Amino acid sequence: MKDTKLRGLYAITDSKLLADGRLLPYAEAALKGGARLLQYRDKSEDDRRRLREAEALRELCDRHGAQLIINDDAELAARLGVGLHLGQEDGSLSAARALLGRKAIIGATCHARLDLAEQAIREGASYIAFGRFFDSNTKPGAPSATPELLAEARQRFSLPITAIGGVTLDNAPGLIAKGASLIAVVHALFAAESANEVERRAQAFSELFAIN
Ligand SMILES: Cc1ncc(COP(=O)(O)OP(=O)(O)O)c(N)n1
Ligand SMILES: Cc1nc(C(=O)O)sc1CCOP(=O)(O)O
Ligand SMILES: [Mg+2]
Repeated sequence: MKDTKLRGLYAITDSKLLADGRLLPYAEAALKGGARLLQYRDKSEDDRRRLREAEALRELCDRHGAQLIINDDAELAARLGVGLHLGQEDGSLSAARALLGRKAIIGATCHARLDLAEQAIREGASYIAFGRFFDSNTKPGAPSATPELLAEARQRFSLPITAIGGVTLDNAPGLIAKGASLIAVVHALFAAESANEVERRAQAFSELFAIN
């Protein structure tokens, strides 16, 4: 059965790191290591491949009791009956909520702005995401946020908070202590030599939530 509690490791795929046949084995390793959410983040325009890959990831998530989230693409999320993550330039959150229904997980990028979080909550977000907290290999130009912002957001909002951007095993405990319920990770999870290494890292990230 699926655990719908939004707390733990949130693994995000990367088309370059997971090229050459690594997408499915590395994603499965992250799930075996305890990732609770898996985001399919692929910026290409190859719709057929994206559908195929997202379907395969949905099956993996089902098998491991985790939730698949599609980045940017509300239609694909609706087609598969899975969750969605929207940034500020990715279309209306209210419209996505109407399309996907009240049970779907929908996340919203809020950068370092509490006003954007308030708006996302009003429009029906399931979680709010803040970042980037540290230097990011994947998205170096993302606006930056401070851990103090997390503490303020935690005080103000009761829904789950995701921290993203340059998160590693070393700096994640500080973000969890400040109130992050989900830790979203690309590079520190998937820039690995083997699927076994991804599983080991995912387990280590997941264990941080058992302690806190
Ligand atoms: C969990 C999570 N948080 C933030 C983002 C960034 O979304 P966005 O600002 O739309 O940027 P892209 O990822 O689309 O480049 C995210 N994807 N996931
Ligand atoms: C996709 C994304 N969004 C960010 C934001 O701040 O909104 S940071 C980011 C990249 C996260 O990858 P890594 O763990 O490799 O830094
Ligand atoms: Mg986006």
